[in-house]
Amino acid sequence: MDHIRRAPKAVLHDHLDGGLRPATIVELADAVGYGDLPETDPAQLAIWFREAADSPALEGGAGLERYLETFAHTCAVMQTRDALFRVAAECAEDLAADGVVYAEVRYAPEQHLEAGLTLEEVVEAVNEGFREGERRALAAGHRIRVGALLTAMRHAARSLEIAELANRYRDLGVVGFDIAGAEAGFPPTRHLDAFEYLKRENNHFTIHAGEAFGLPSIWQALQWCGADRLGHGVRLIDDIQVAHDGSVKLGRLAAYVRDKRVPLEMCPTSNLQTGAAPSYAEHPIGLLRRLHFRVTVNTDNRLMGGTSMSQEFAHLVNAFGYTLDDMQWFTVNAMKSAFIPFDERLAMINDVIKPGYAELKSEWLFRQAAAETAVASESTRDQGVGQG
Ligand SMILES: O=c1[nH]cnc2c1ncn2[C@@H]1O[C@H](CO)[C@@H](O)[C@H]1O
Ligand SMILES: [Zn+2]
Repeated sequence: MDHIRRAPKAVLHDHLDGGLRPATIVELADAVGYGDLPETDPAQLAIWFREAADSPALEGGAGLERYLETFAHTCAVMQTRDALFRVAAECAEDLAADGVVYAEVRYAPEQHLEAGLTLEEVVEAVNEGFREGERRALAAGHRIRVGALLTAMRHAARSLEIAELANRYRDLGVVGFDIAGAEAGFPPTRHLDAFEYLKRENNHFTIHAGEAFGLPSIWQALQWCGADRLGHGVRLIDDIQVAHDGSVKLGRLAAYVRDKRVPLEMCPTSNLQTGAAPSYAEHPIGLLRRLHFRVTVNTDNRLMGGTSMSQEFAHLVNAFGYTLDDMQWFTVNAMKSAFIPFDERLAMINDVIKPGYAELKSEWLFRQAAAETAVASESTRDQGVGQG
């Protein structure tokens, strides 16, 4: 686990309001007089979130809806400038301590207006919090770069406004746009005006699609809305047939996604919790990685999943026997798919990610060589050779 934590990682899909420290929730609730927390002991609260978000057996997208109910409590304590600043700073610190070097963290500004903040004030508080978190991480010996993605909620009607907000704060800490929330009944085409606006502005966006709902949602996200990346996209396997002899046939949509190198933001633990995948070993990521889709590994919601990037990778290492080379592949995929400029992505890959993995692999090599020498000299001793 230690080498997984030390390996440089990049996360493209992590929700700010799904990653608070439990102790911070308790303190913020106290400070703002929010009395509806289900637990007031941080350790108990952490367990509550994990269990409440765990509804894999519910059918027809209901697992996702139950999962999303837990966000009422985190959003409730994220309504002031200070709270947003603190949560964002701690988010950057926690990701950095876990070995994340690049993160795109998303949240829905429209969910943080209850105490009178404006959309702009929300965005500025979070951006300043990320900058503070980057500084604190650096002081603790970790380097991380964090960009914000502004999310619009699929069931609401503010997506164009939020897209305009993302455009206004472009190059000022916001790197793109997203839509999230319950999938069934809220197709991405409801927000076509927002996506068309962003395209006219040459801006970037990703869409939560193919999580609780099937191929039509992925198809719309790509072919009607023009998404640059897909949030989850696990249902894409419905368009892939694996025969008994192991041969694979891709449908038109799956082939398009692979041919066009559309990045898939996969979040294994979250998918188990909402019922989008049955187990780590059966998670579509195994097949999609084998077929060379542009797959990335992500946390989605660290609080609800009780997870981290290292934890997600540890699950995949257990399930699929992935090595440091696989981890590097996923990480380079993520960095290639990031919404920051090309030259900056390339620099992260060449100057941070590849050297980081090279260092870990060389450590492993020397340890391996030392272990082999030790075994060889032991057996030499046992045979009485070299003692005369
Ligand atoms: O996996 C997910 N699928 C769809 N929506 C989600 C997921 N995780 C979080 N959110 C939604 O995104 C909002 C902004 O961060 C959260 O408040 C939650 O409602
Ligand atoms: Zn998500």
